[in-house]
Amino acid sequence: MSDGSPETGVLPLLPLRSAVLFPGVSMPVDLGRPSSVEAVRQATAHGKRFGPHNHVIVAVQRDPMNDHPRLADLHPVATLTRVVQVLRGLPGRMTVIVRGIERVRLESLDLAPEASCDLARYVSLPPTQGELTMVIALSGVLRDLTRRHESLLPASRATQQRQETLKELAAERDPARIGDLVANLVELETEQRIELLQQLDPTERLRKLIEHVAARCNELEVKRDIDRSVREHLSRHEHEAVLRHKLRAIQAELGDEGGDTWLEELAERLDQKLLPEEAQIAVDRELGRLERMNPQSSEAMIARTYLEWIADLPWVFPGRPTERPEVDLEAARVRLDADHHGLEKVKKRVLEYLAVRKLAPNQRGPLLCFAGPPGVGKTTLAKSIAATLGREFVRISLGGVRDDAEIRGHRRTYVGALPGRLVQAMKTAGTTDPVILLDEIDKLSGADLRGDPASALLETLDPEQNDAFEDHYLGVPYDLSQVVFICTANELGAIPMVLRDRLEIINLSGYTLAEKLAIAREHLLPKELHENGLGGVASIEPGSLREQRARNESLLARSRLAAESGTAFELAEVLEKAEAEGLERLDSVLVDDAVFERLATEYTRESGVRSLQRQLAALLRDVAMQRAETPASELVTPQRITVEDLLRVLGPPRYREELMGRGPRVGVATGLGWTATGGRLLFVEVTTTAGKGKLRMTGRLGEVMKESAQAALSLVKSDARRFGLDIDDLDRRDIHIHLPSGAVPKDGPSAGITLVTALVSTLGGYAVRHDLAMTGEVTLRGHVLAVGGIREKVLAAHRAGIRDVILPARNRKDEPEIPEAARADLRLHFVGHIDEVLELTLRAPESARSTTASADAAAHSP
Ligand SMILES: Nc1ncnc2c1ncn2[C@@H]1O[C@H](COP(=O)(O)OP(=O)(O)OP(=O)(O)O)[C@@H](O)[C@H]1O
Repeated sequence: MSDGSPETGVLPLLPLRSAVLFPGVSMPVDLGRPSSVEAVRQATAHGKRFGPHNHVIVAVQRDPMNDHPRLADLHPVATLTRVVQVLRGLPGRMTVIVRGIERVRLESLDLAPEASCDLARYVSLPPTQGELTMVIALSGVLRDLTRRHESLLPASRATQQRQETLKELAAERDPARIGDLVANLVELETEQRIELLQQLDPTERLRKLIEHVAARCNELEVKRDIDRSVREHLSRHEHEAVLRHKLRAIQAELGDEGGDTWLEELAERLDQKLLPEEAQIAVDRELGRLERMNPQSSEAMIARTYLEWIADLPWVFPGRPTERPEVDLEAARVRLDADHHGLEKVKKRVLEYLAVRKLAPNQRGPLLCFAGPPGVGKTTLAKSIAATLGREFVRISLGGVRDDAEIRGHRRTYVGALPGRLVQAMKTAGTTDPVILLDEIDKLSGADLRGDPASALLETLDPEQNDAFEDHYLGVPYDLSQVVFICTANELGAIPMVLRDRLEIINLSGYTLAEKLAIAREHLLPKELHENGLGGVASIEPGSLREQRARNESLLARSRLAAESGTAFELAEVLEKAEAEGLERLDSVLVDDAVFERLATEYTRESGVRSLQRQLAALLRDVAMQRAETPASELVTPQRITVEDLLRVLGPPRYREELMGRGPRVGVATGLGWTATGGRLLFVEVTTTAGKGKLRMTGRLGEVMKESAQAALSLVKSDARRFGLDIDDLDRRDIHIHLPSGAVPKDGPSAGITLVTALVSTLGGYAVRHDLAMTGEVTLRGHVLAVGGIREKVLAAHRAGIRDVILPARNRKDEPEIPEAARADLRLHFVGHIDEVLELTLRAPESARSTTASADAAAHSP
């Protein structure tokens, strides 16, 4: 809400007869009305839905007996709510666990299209600023009162869940939120709760609540005194009998008739599972407890959720062999080739991996880790492996996981606790031996107060330990030993060392322009055509006729179907005519080659093809829109996408002129940097002003880069005479080094030779060639040392239209890694000393002055 205006939205409505849900509070709700069950279905269904996934509006009815409340029958302030969990219920009924997020105001109700529930239009309520000091003071009073209230409660009421809520209360920082937590904790009349929910002013809310809680405390004190004297008169036996009687009466009062049916169903489902011994013991214990509990209590809800998890999970039964189809290496090869263009080395390595699994299926193979920038095909490779092994595929994203509870789950002390991501993934897979992709293990945060997720993961991956993986929620060992784990990472350096030692790294670096064009045409285009309902045939290079015919046939069949429903009659006709004439090129959408090229060079800058795919999708959505809006009789097919469409649909190019300036310039040198998303040009600018020889550096430079700038300056000063510089002059000038794109952090030693070049250029007035780029660390004696990321850096230079690239001689071993296409267009210079660098890059002062000097003219040594 950047402009301060309130947010509005539309979500399925869940009216409650008398329960009140406060923000920040979780609560089980039993749903009986078909419209309520439908509202939850709409909110949790995949595919078409209203508003954010799993969200509903929970409102309180004015009259609990009203079965079909309209807007006027609901209290106006409602709760924006997330459905945390849906539990099985009797047919037509449903139990859900919901968690309140914030207060909203109801605006109107509408019947949902094609669904028998109401949609509520709501506006968010801007937080009302009660007077802050007052709110803080009141919330302090309320905290103390709540503690007193707890101490007055009989011990039997101090459940584990209450303890959890109290802990939450103690940790709550927002004083305005404290009221809502307490309102849920203390026994209040429904009217009082409604009044508290409707009250928007936090000061007023706290005042009211303090009154209620104080009154409750007085009542409890009186009651405690009476209870004490009564209990003294009852013998222990009598007391228990009374309690049991009370319990039965309460259960009869609360328990609905079908209450036992779900329990029987659950017990039946669990009975049919072959569970390992420890799990079986836990199940028997929880079932026994559940039978004795009031089914409406939150304890029962926790036990029931737990048993549902056990029933839903796939379990390895010790000693029972699992049958698996044999790995077909030829099929694997075909599949890998069909799914991935190029990547020959990687595919070969994957096939070797599969061959090992085929020869020794029960041997724990190496742990593969695909490393490389985003969008280079890591995920798709893992999917192909799962497919060839005939296993389910599940992906777990580890980005930003900081808490080891996310890996191992939460202890099941409170309603809404869940197992960790691994166990969740096993439920999704539904089999004991899926391929699990641990995505972005480099984004896993290290140890902190809440435990170390990396070591939890390590245990998961360790074949010695993972047959008895400990999830806090399950509380019994879980066998992960049949799972095939594959990892991905963007940056290897960021993987915790203990983890890295266990991985077999396969590098996937970026693609060349030619590779990108081939991937775009052969893989991304058909995929996106299909995604956007435009059939599956695109312009195809001659040569793959058999494939093309097969694809044509499927398109023909599909368009005939479409023609029958009268939507794309024209399309079908065109295609049929073309087929009759034996034409080979039958395309529903044609994309010009130039379009792909512009997309790859001017609209995206990346090592992989992720953005390229996104931009292509945008173009095709535009075509799909046009097609939907044009009557079938006027539709001209095949439709063509040209470069003109690029500007119209995607706007002006985002990355055009990458080179800095058009001719040689003084004080600017072009370096090559490496980032997780691929290589980059990295410009180093140096200027001087009158001063005392001070050095200033800007452009978000990291420590290592700052040090290497200082070293570069020392080198320049100590060799000043050899570089033709005036030593005395150096001490009368302040030097400013700047690396543009100030928002991007830069670090590492590999800009050493670029820094020296820019310094010598500025101080000596030499111009630097603008169509030459370089990378290399430099020592104080001027020796050029090897650096990393050669392939990506050279590819970046190639993309930007650079002609000459300077690389450290010690990196000559990396030359074979550089794609042929780039090597053909570029002149690579391998150098061992800074003098060679300056000879290649700098031009003498007199030619620098002539601004028309051709960039291609031979370089002069200073
Ligand atoms: N060599 C290739 N051949 C065909 N398609 C490819 C190739 N490389 C990538 N793609 C396609 O590019 C898209 C992005 O690939 P994918 O999701 O596998 O990337 P990723 O490396 O896993 O990225 P991230 O790290 O962001 O998850 C997919 O649609 C994929 O099919």
